[in-house]
Amino acid sequence: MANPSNKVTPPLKDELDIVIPTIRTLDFLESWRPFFEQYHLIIVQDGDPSKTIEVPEGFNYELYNRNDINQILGPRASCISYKDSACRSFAFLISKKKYIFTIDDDCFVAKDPSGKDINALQQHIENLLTPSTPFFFNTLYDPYREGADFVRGYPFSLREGVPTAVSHGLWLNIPDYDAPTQLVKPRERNTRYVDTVLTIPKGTLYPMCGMNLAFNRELIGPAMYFGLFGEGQPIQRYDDMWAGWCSKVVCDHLGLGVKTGLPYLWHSKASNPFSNLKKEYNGLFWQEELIPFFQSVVLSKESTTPQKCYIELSKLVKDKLSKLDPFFNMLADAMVTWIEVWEEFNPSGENSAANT
Ligand SMILES: O=c1ccn([C@@H]2O[C@H](COP(=O)(O)OP(=O)(O)O[C@H]3O[C@@H](CO)[C@H](O)[C@H]3O)[C@@H](O)[C@H]2O)c(=O)[nH]1
Ligand SMILES: [Mn+2]
Repeated sequence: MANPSNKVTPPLKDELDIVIPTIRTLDFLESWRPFFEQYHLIIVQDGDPSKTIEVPEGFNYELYNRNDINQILGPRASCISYKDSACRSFAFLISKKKYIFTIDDDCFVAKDPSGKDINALQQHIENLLTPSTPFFFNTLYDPYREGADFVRGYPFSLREGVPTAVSHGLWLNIPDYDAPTQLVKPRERNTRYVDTVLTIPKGTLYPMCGMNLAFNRELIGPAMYFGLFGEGQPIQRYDDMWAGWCSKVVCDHLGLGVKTGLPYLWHSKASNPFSNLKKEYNGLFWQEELIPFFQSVVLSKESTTPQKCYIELSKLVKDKLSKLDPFFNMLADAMVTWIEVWEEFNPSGENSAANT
């Protein structure tokens, strides 16, 4: 649809916020200008709030630093991580849009095998606006894609699919490896472009990376809290993993879909594997306990909204994981605080799940 400036109005222009956590610079936005310029950005400036972050000309944005977060949330700002990419949760909270696309500041436009620039945002939107198939695997992959369909033997009763809550994109160049893998394979680069989008089956968890991620706030926003993994915590670089495990359990319970695959972007910077090892260290052990915990979670039928699911999940975290480390007791409390502030900023018209 053309508008007076003859620019084509991009899909979901007024229904989607682009969320960027940054402790560096926003120069990467130049690479995305053709694809992002007509959307609204919410920039969360982490680290020293007295530092000035330059936003390239021509972008429509809100920018929040730690002073803003503290001033807006008051004592409940304690649930927003400091000195960790999890600070992006604040933007998920205060956005007024139905959809979020979040991207890291070291991610650039990648090229597909034909050499064409990949509009990652457009692909995420397509992923979110087409159904998912978590209950029965389609062997020809995404059946809603041009030139594909459900294969013989696929039950017609399941072909309508379910609403898609999360779209998880991938990365060329620097893959999202943990520190041990980075240390063993420092020069490994991902050059493989796999042209597919898959629904992650119900009952299956996955390692959600926050650097190229989109989701429907109305369907799953309350469960996309990146937790408390920043400075002063015994574990870091598990913020997105935690949100991925929590949100997938909630999606499975509510009959919502999660997709992974296209779009790719170009991840330019490998973070320091030695500092990553220090950050991840406890996570490398704890995840062997956390995964069985999330695999065992059964939410009650009374949990009919993502808020209620998340509160129920926080109680299970407190009951079952506090013995692993007191950190999980504090995280469970932060999950409740998160829902309280979520309800305050996004009144659902229902009794707040935190008070039931
Ligand atoms: O203290 C901090 C550190 C970073 N950020 C911003 O968060 C993203 C990711 O930072 P970075 O690119 O250094 O991290 P990676 O090791 O490449 O990726 C990890 O970050 C998460 C994905 O987002 C996940 O834990 C890993 O994939 C950048 O925008 C930094 O500027 C921050 O705000 N505060
Ligand atoms: Mn990075």
